[in-house]
Amino acid sequence: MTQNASLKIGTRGSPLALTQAIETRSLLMAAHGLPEEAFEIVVIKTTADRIQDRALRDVGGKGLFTREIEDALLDGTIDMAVHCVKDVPVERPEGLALGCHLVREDPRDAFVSTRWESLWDLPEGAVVGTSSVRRRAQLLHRRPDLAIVDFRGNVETRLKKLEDGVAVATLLAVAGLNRLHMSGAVGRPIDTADMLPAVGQGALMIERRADDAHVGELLAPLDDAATGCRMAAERAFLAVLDGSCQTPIAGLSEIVGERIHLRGEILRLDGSEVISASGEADVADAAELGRRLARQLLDQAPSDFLVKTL
Ligand SMILES: NCc1[nH]cc(CCC(=O)O)c1CC(=O)O
Repeated sequence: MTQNASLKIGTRGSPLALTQAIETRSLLMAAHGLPEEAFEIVVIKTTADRIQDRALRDVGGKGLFTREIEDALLDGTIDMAVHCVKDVPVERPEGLALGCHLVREDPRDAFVSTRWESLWDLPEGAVVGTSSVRRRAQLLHRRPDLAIVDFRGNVETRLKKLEDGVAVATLLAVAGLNRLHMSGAVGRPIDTADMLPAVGQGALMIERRADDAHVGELLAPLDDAATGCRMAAERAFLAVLDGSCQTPIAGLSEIVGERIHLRGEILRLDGSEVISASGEADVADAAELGRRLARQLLDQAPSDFLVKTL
């Protein structure tokens, strides 16, 4: 790679993904005093983008949002990739590195409804749209009367479905709404004590070829150590629980001084039962904290609790 050739930033093509790639490019330009032309944003279609007519959990497998992008990294079509941490499986392909974490956005979920103020306002039996098994289980745990319908597609598509009356409410990540400058209009953030978000929610990771030292150096100033530490805890937690899309898992860490705090929970798909735990450790032991908390949850869970496949 010569210094003059533009570096290719790979991303999915949804408005949210594009916003994230543009933000990454701006950070790189500012950090190195480079012009926009130094970078090219390359849109890559993933399995998740191709399949719009079925729930992704019916398609199965991991990396539905990332696999094609990682292939493009490995074959040199792109030089770096911007991912929502939430979409990146914990098992990593050979030859790629995920060392760069941008400063985390708001990790909370937002309650989104054109009509109702909160989950507790919804009338008996109200229809709520979500395709996330975690959100489904958390909603049903609090409101077993709700009817949950599948809600695929990007943020705009889901908001359109609300307008069309397919459901009266949905849950979306505050981070995504913020990045699209839509949070003020539609979302009401839910306190994490009321609804624990997905592991990694609101955080972006930049991936590169492990042996590409030039890109590694360019990305170094963008890396936020606190976010990296939180991801180490949350993703170690997820790795032990072997979180697949079928298993409702939530987890969130916070750094307080030199300590990292982690809360986690696993739920039955129908929301009938939730097992939760929390713990803390020195920031240096973030990953060990994640593993310890996950083992604690597994020890408390009956053998039929974790759903591995459909
Ligand atoms: N695949 C869905 C997805 N992946 C990441 C985000 C939100 C942004 C983030 O967590 O950084 C979303 C949308 C949502 O949950 O509302």
